[in-house]
Amino acid sequence: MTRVIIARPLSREAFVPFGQVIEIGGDNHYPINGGKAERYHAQAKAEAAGPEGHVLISTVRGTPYELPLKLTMVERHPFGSQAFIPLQPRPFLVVVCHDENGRPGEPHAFLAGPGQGVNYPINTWHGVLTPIGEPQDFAIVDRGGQGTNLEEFFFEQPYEVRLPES
Ligand SMILES: NC(=O)N[C@@H](O)C(=O)O
Ligand code: NI
Repeated sequence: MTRVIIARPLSREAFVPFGQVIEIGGDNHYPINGGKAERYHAQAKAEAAGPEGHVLISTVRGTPYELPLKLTMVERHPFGSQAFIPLQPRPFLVVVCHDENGRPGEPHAFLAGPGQGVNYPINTWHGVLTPIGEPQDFAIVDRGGQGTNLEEFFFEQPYEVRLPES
């Protein structure tokens, strides 16, 4: 029997147990450059640990996944955080799990709204980048360095991730 997960709208508050939402929002903002810009400060912290750990900024062009999403695996990065910041104002799927004694718990799915990105703190179980509908570009802020910074977990039974009823 396929286990179904329904994505819920991403919000800063709902995502607190898993990580941070990166968006034009939040209370920590102030004018810069003589008032010509408003800075939304410290949305998330980039973490880079382990041997020769350092922060990287990359870009990625993601291919959309079919919906409902067949979720067979989640991963985590033991040496660093990972942030995905969309370069087009389009929704994408975010899947995260709590850690339960070294294994991921039940997945939680969120639908990121236009302009919302996410940061997964170090060692947070998450689904891989999941654009939907059409190809989407993202900036990635994560960790470079030595050592294996990827741990994958394959579920015995896949989950089916669906969008909320519109
Ligand atoms: N490998 C990579 O850049 N991305 C994955 O870690 C991912 O979470 O999609
Ligand atoms: Ni990842």
